[in-house]
Amino acid sequence: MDTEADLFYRQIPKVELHAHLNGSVSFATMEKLIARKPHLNIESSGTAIRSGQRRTLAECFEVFKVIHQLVDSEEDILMVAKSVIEEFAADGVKYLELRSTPREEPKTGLSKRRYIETVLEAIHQCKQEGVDIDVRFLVAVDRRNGPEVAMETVKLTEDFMLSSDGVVVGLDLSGDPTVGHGKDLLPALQRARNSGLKLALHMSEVPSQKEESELLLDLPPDRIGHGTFLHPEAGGSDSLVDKISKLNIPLELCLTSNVKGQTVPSYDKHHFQYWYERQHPCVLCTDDKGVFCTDLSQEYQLTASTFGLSQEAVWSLSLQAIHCSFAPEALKQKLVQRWAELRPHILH
Ligand SMILES: CNc1ncnc2c1ncn2[C@@H]1O[C@H](COP(=O)(O)O)[C@@H](O)[C@H]1O
Ligand SMILES: [Zn+2]
Repeated sequence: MDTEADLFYRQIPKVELHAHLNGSVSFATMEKLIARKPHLNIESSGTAIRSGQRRTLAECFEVFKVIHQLVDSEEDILMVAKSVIEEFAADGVKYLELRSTPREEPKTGLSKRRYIETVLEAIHQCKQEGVDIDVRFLVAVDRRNGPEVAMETVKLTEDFMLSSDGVVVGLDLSGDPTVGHGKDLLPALQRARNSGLKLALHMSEVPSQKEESELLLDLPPDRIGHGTFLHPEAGGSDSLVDKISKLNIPLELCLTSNVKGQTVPSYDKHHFQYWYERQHPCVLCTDDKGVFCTDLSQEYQLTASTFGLSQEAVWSLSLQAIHCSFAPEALKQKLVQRWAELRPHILH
């Protein structure tokens, strides 16, 4: 790849809105975790899907189970969260919304509350250390765990929304899309929405979720993750597209994740094209930069080269992402200002 072009994607200020903490762990950090837990006999080749490799989505979820074995104490979470934040900053990400599923680990005495506190501590330490990035946190509901756990997570998240100085801004719905049904989770999601939490929901990541997506759209969510099968050409429907367009709900699009997880056959067939042509707000994201061996600069570059975007168009995409974030208005204005200052140095 042309190095000057590489530099452009690295230099442009970026916003990352869809990053799962444990999926974002880099190779270097993974090696450290493996060294800390030799008895688990885990090889780093089992925790990432490298260039040219593909896995079914089901196999991707097996990878998360392995990573969760490696990240199961307060100490691990602190290290992983700090490294992930530093790596995003090093890639030119100026604003990051990180998401993670609080876990309880009896072996290490970890509670869900402590899990969240530890991620918040990592965010705090990065700020103290002057890492050039603003970070917000979305607490994740894993759909596999059912409605009671979802409700418990929402209540916990409400507490943190009030006590975290604005760092906890919302709720994510994720997990294996082939397990469970969104309708069972509606009461928890509704409650989260009523209490002022923003909702970023994975929707139609696999083809069988049309009915669920209709239901979730009635909430409605503030942002949609993937949305691979929402449009009619992919087996979705005009009514889904109309609702999303009318409400102008931004889509978080993760090209490498979808291609490596085989829900999209190739980069040029990615639904980015469908929504971008309709001038719908699209935000490029990494999903799991560790598992899928990517970073946000690479996602911007791949999208630009696949769909023939000019540098000007790429810049607009990254600027628009600020407005799709859950940052408070004052921070959005600060970021817009920052983009304006950087622009003459990067776009010639
Ligand atoms: C590939 N597409 C995807 N679709 C749905 N959920 C995904 C995902 N990638 C990651 N996750 C969700 O994020 C968790 C790992 O990070 P945390 O332990 O929460 O930090 C996974 O267990 C899954 O629930
Ligand atoms: Zn995701």
